[in-house]
Amino acid sequence: MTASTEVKIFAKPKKVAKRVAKQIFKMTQRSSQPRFNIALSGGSTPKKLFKILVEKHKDTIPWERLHFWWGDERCVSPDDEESNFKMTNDILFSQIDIPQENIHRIKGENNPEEEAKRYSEEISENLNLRDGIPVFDLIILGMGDDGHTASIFPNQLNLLEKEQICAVAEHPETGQQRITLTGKVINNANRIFFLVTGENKAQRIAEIMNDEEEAKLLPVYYITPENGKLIWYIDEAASSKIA
Ligand SMILES: O=C(O)[C@H](O)[C@@H](O)[C@H](O)[C@H](O)COP(=O)(O)O
Repeated sequence: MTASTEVKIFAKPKKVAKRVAKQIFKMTQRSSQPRFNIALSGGSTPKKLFKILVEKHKDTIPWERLHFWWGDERCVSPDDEESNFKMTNDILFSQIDIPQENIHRIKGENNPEEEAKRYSEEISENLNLRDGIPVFDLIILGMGDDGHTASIFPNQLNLLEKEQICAVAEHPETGQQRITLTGKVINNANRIFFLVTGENKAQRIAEIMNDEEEAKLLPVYYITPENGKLIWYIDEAASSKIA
């Protein structure tokens, strides 16, 4: 655990979502820059966060200054139930007043290799660079119960070090193709928030927080921002096995 890492534990997933939503609100208030670039995770955990952002911050966050990106996307069409964009659009974007040009969708319907290249170019053209690598103001990540994050899976640790900004990944069980940010870009962010809740994540969280040998097999173990800050937002169920 590096010095720039914090762990915050909350009783329930809704408390995690409320705190993260409040942090996003505060970050947008403190930031004087015209654009705030935030990359989202998919899956189910962020749903509570997106609902709270609508309930509590619909009229307080300056949505026109936020630009939304994704840490990963499934290679499916935007109206597919598997689409991270569709989930976010249904819960968040459809409920707030945000310019469409602020939503930078990974086009999962495109050829994966071509889309990884296109999205990499879109990111490079729109974000500041640090040592030639794009800088996200905030990246929100989840963790699978196998310790994957974004779409960097335990059998594809090479995606942590790839020179590209985005790469094509493959779900190890379903074979579903995905587009994912690489570890180099993720670790270049100013802020990384891990949102991890539920008993099914407790074993991996314990391995990471107890700095056990097994953690070194997990992609999340290698999410260590060089210049930024990493905060783990976890609930009691997910933290139940920490020593
Ligand atoms: O596209 C995805 O599925 C995500 O980006 C992925 O990395 C997710 O964050 C984890 O699998 C946790 O998913 P849950 O929040 O559903 O547990």
